[in-house]
Amino acid sequence: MFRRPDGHVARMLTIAGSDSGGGAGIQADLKTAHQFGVYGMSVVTAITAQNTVGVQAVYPLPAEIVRAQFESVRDDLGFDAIKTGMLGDRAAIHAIADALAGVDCPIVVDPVMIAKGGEALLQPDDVAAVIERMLPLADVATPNAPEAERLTGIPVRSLADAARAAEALARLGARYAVVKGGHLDGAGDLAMDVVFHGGAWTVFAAPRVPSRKTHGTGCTLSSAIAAALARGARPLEAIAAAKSFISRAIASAADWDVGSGHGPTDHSQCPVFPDHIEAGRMYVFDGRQFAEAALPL
Ligand SMILES: Nc1ncnc2c1ncn2[C@@H]1O[C@H](COP(=O)(O)OP(=O)(O)OP(=O)(O)O)[C@@H](O)[C@H]1O
Ligand SMILES: Cc1ncc(CO)c(N)n1
Repeated sequence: MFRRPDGHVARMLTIAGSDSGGGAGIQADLKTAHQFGVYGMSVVTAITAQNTVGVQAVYPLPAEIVRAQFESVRDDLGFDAIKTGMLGDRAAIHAIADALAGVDCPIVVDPVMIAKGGEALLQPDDVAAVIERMLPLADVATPNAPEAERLTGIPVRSLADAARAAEALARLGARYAVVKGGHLDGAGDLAMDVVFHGGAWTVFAAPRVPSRKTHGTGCTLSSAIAAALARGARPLEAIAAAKSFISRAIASAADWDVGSGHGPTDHSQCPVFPDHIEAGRMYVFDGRQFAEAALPL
């Protein structure tokens, strides 16, 4: 396990739903934390009966047990970074936001709304609670294109749209707003994620793998960012390391036979931490290292 400068083991908490299929949610988050050398803990908000074909059932847990899990880990183990994913119902969202208002470590908010197969993981009426309660807490927010569209009202079809939506998310309170490009049509051969912070955009890109094995890519990216932050990485370095991890995880699972639908990614990868990342540039990860390029915006 990775030790922080003061000698203590780096710790990450995920507050998310359980994916029985093991590719997304809590299961993906804990596997990812482990690969970053970070001790992982979990607060389960909802149980899903899910596989690579779809979501068969969703069972949100009562706010009281969500709060109790959080207090158990906070009062004994502590954490160096927190990631939130699927949040359950509105009462749970309020309980989580109240609990997070009192923590002093970085928080990554992945505003999970719909599964790859189109099933709702957040009730549409609860989107307002995510905007009002969760985005202002986010050191890093990581919506995909449809989620960014729903949160900001800006249609997100291109990299330029994603850049505008990221800026709007920063106005809603996210310190670093990452709009993921997995769903962007016409983005060419690269899967590009755009980050807005402090008036500048930074883009992280990697070759787009022609694969359906992308179940849980969003969960994996956000927990990888949180795990890197738990190690003490700075936000842009953490996002870059996460991009290297998810790119390798997707590429390595492309020929897997796990499940017959949108299969999981290969979490047994090692992240690459870049030496130096500057805001306002593009960084392309080729599977081994990052190369710098001009910002395509
Ligand atoms: N085919 C692909 N090849 C390479 N990278 C990809 C591919 N699809 C997605 N990515 C990358 O994976 C990460 C997650 O993006 P994506 O937009 O798929 O998230 P998501 O929709 O929230 O995922 P999920 O809902 O399955 O958890 C981003 O860094 C994105 O660029
Ligand atoms: C539990 C859970 N969280 C998030 C996602 C989004 O990938 C999913 N499919 N399942």
